[in-house]
This record gives sequence, structure tokens and C-alpha cells, in this order.
Amino acid sequence: MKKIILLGYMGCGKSTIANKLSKIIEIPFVDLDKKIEEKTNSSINAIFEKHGEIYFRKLEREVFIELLNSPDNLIIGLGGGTPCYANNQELLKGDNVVSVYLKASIETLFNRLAHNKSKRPLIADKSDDEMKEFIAKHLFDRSFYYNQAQHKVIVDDKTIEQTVMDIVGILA
Ligand SMILES: Nc1ncnc2c1ncn2[C@@H]1O[C@H](COP(=O)(O)OP(=O)(O)O)[C@@H](O)[C@H]1O
Ligand SMILES: O=C(O)C1=C[C@@H](OP(=O)(O)O)[C@@H](O)[C@H](O)C1
Ligand SMILES: [Mg+2]
Repeated sequence: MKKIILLGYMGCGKSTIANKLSKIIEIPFVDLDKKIEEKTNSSINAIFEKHGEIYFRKLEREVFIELLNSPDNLIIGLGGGTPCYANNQELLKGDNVVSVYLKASIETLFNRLAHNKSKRPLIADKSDDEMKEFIAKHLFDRSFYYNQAQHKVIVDDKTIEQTVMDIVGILA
């Protein structure tokens, strides 16, 4: 069954866009982070705090594979790091998978994340200056993995609706 996968850096809009896309194309949306939180009955912050990032990455891969193997058509919103660990990028190449990279500039990401960092353990404690540098370096490191996606949509200066319609166009 078809899986539409949205990937990209924290704050690029995976969760927001997937939610809206789901309503338009009438395919259910599952947010990988939310699924992990439901399964563990624990927040992403608490998982990082109690068990560390490596434990989270194992869990993330397990739950991602579980979703890919589900018999339903699904839109899956990944976490920002999902394609960058444990060879998960290979899972983006399956026959029934359509993967879309939501590509945002450092500036867009900074503007969105500056007020939305408390639930993101990798940046929660960073000052504005630290964040800018962190995002720039981290995005550079991760871009190799994001660019493995089959499709790319630039999200800078677009409304949620415009980005959703770009994806609808790709899926047509
Ligand atoms: N044009 C836009 N497209 C997507 N998100 C936007 C846009 N403008 C503002 N935002 C905000 O940016 C944030 C994106 O966060 P989120 O959807 O959680 O991203 P991700 O899941 O990729 O980390 C949300 O707070 C959303 O409301
Ligand atoms: O980039 C990352 O490594 C992470 C991104 C987060 O998801 P969002 O991209 O939805 O914020 C979440 O999975 C976790 O905090 C780690
Ligand atoms: Mg998200």
C-alpha cells in the first residue's frame, strides 16, 4: 500500500503540512514522533532525557518500519533526523513509497524554530546565536540524506496551502 513520506529539517513543516495534506487527499496521516510518544506513553523530551538519543533512534527506526509495513495507505511525517540514522534512507526507496523533501533555508528554519524549540531536545537549550550556527552546520550534514528523497519542494515564502498544493501536484 502507498506511503507518502514527508521529510526535512526540524521546523520545515512536516507535521503541519502532512496534517493539511491528509484532509485534502483523504489519506490518513501518522506523525512518527506522535506515534512514538503514544507507544511509549512518554514525550520525545522525556525519551531523550531518560534514555538518550541512541535509544530514541532505535525506537524511531522500529516504529518507522512498523508504519511502512502497515497495510494502509498512509501519509507519514518523519522526525527531522529519521532519514539520517541507521540506514533509514534506504527505506525511502521502497516500491510503494513516495518521498518528499520539504526544503527550507536556514533563515526560514531559524525564524520558525526560535519560538518553537522547547519540545525539540536537540535545540531546546540553545540561545539564538547558538541556534543559527547549529542549524547551519546540522542542515549541511543532513542534506545528503534529505536529498535522497524522490521529490523536493521548496517551502520558503510559501503558505501552508501553497506547499500542500505543490505536493498534490507531485502526487497527481
Ligand atoms: N508556510 C508554513 N508552512 C509550514 N509551517 C509553517 C508555515 N508558516 C509557519 N509555520 C509554522 O512553522 C512550524 C512548523 O513546525 P512543524 O510542522 O512541527 O515542523 P516539523 O514537523 O517539520 O518539525 C509550525 O509552528 C507552523 O505553524
Ligand atoms: O531533527 C531531529 O533529530 C529531531 C526532530 C524532531 O522532529 P521534528 O523534525 O518534527 O521537529 C524529533 O524527531 C526529535 O526531536 C529529533
Ligand atoms: Mg514534526
